[in-house]
Amino acid sequence: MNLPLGALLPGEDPRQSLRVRRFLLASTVYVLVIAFMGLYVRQGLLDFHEWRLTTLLIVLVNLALYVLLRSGRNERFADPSLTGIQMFVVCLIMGLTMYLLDGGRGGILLLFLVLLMFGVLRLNARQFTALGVFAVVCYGVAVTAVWQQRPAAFDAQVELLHLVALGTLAPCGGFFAGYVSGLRRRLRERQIDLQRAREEVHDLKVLDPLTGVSNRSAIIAFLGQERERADRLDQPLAVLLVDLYRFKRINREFGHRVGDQVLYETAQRLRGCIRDIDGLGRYGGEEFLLVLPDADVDEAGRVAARVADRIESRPMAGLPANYRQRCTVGVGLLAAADDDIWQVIERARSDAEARQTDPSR
Ligand SMILES: Nc1nc2c(ncn2[C@@H]2O[C@H](COP(=O)(O)OP(=O)(O)OP(=O)(O)O)[C@@H](O)[C@H]2O)c(=O)[nH]1
Repeated sequence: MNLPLGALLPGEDPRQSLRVRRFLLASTVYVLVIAFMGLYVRQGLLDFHEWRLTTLLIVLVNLALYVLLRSGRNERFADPSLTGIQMFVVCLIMGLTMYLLDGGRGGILLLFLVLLMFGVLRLNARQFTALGVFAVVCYGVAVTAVWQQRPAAFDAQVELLHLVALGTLAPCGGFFAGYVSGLRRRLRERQIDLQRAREEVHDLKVLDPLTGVSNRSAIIAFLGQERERADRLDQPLAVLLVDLYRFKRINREFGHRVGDQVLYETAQRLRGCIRDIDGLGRYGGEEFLLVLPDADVDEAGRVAARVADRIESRPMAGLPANYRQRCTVGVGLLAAADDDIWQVIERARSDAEARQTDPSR
């Protein structure tokens, strides 16, 4: 049966998929270890039953780890990649194998070193150094046991050299682990910077930098979407055009900085007048556009009154306490016969102009 690799990997979460991929790669090295140990059996350096037992142990441990990773239970661990546990298991299996072999340990030790190097991908320098020391201890305990129980299978000179070689793993691997974890950290920082930059670019594209509300093109796009929705659902849609009265005078008398402050505060007050589903954007210099989905003439009138009240009732920051910024709010309702969104905006503008000349409207 041909099992595609995709079936072994969790498809939904890319991080989880990467962990399982790494685990499967390490499992392939274990397969090589088992095959290589088969050669030791042929050479008479390992008992067949012991080979079978070690193979069973490797298969069971790897199966358990795979189930943990594939089921997502690994997420409950402090390190969901389970690298520490896997490296611990490698050391124990290495110790057992070294104990069972009657000679030629250096050959298979190389494959175990390959397995331990997987730790470089996840562990930091300190953790990898501890792993290296643990590997040396496991090897030392195994060969000491051989020396005690089967002295004929023990060559002190060779084992000492193996131990020294294995001992270099801690500092060398620790150095690489430190380097790789530094690279990982820098990569993570870059990703965060990139994400921030993307958000900033998005904001620059859709937000008005002075007031923080949607810019002209974004509010027009929103109106377009809402008009389509209103047509589809046969719902009303209202547009309010808010024009700050005699704004030129504010700039002239109090300066542009105060003018900017007034625009900013106006936007914040308008924000407080609308629902989450409504849209608010700066349409022009001192003009704001409010898009009110599912709002009929009565609802639009209520919002318009609220807007005028919020803007006019309290003094604006930067302006004298007795100065009241006035505004006109024009209401436009989407009509079934409208060819495009500009018609409803024009309706709101005409209403605003009519109110400016006749405030009683
Ligand atoms: N401080 C500041 N002023 C702005 C900004 N954008 C536009 N303006 C000013 O807003 C003023 C708008 O002038 P008009 O369109 O004549 O509007 P108005 O003075 O309010 O006149 P009416 O609408 O007829 O009452 C101009 O003086 C612009 O320079 C801005 O970002 N900051």
